[in-house]
Amino acid sequence: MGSQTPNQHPLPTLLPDPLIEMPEGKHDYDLKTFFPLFSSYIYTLVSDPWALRYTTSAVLNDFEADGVVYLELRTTPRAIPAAGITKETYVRTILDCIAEHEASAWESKLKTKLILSVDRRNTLAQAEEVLELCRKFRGEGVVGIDLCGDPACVDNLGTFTPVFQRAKQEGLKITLHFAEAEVSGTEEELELLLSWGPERLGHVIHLRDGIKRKVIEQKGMGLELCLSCNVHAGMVCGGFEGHHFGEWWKVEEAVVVLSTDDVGIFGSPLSNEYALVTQHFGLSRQEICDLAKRGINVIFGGETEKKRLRRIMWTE
Ligand SMILES: CNc1ncnc2c1ncn2[C@@H]1O[C@H](COP(=O)(O)O)[C@@H](O)[C@H]1O
Repeated sequence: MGSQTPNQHPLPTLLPDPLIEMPEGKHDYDLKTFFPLFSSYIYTLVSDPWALRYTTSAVLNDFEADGVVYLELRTTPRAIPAAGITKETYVRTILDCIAEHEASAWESKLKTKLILSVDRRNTLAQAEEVLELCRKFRGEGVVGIDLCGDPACVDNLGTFTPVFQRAKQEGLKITLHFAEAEVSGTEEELELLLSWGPERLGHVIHLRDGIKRKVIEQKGMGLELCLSCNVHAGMVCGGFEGHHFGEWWKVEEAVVVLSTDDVGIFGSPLSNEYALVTQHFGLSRQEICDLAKRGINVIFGGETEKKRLRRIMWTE
């Protein structure tokens, strides 16, 4: 496999067929089965340049086909030594796919930016590597840094403070997976994460009133809400109607951005997330348009991109 070029088809694999391992319609992963699915299966499946290019292009094509005009993809830089992939070539490969997509699809309106993630299991040195990669590829489409990973890993977070502080000082945008599980929703952890100065927060499920107030006080904080993921994975109670989208979407001080989390696993493209809020929270057409347009305020892609989106999305 190490001698493969990016365009060569990979060698046959002994892994079970994805349609058997992750059959269509199976979305009932919970936080215990979800994370091992990546480390034990998906990472083994996407383990060479060909697979990385194939999956990235498929993601871009799927979002484009869904009508998305601006996308921020998030990934954790991953070295795959057996395939000759370093963390740097991993990021470069994804950026190349994005550039090729934008250049080749003549009708394409989709612009894509990249956010690089620190995983909660990372060491300080690994987190610093992520920051270094953000710096290196900043002019080529990397716009921000994220914290992701199993919310049950709660011990290590303070270690990352200097990394996120430096990212902030250098003007990188910050988004954080926030309060995804009861265990990662302690006052102490959430205070720490807010002290890093994120522009956006993902999930925001387990917030007590004090933290909720602090999020509101930030004025203009982006909240990346993911209905299908949270409901299918049992992260919220009460099904779609019980999702905290209902609590947040009218809060003027925050900017709710409907987002997808692992479309391949939870089977819900962005258009379906909009359909779900219409169905379960009764948003009108105007409210849906307003929701989509407000999200422009918190994109990480810069002012020119905001202008382009306002031009595209202000047509009624
Ligand atoms: C419930 N939602 C989520 N919460 C927290 N982390 C998540 C996630 N969904 C995905 N990831 C993080 O992303 C990795 C896979 O993609 P990348 O290798 O980064 O491209 C997962 O292993 C996990 O660390």
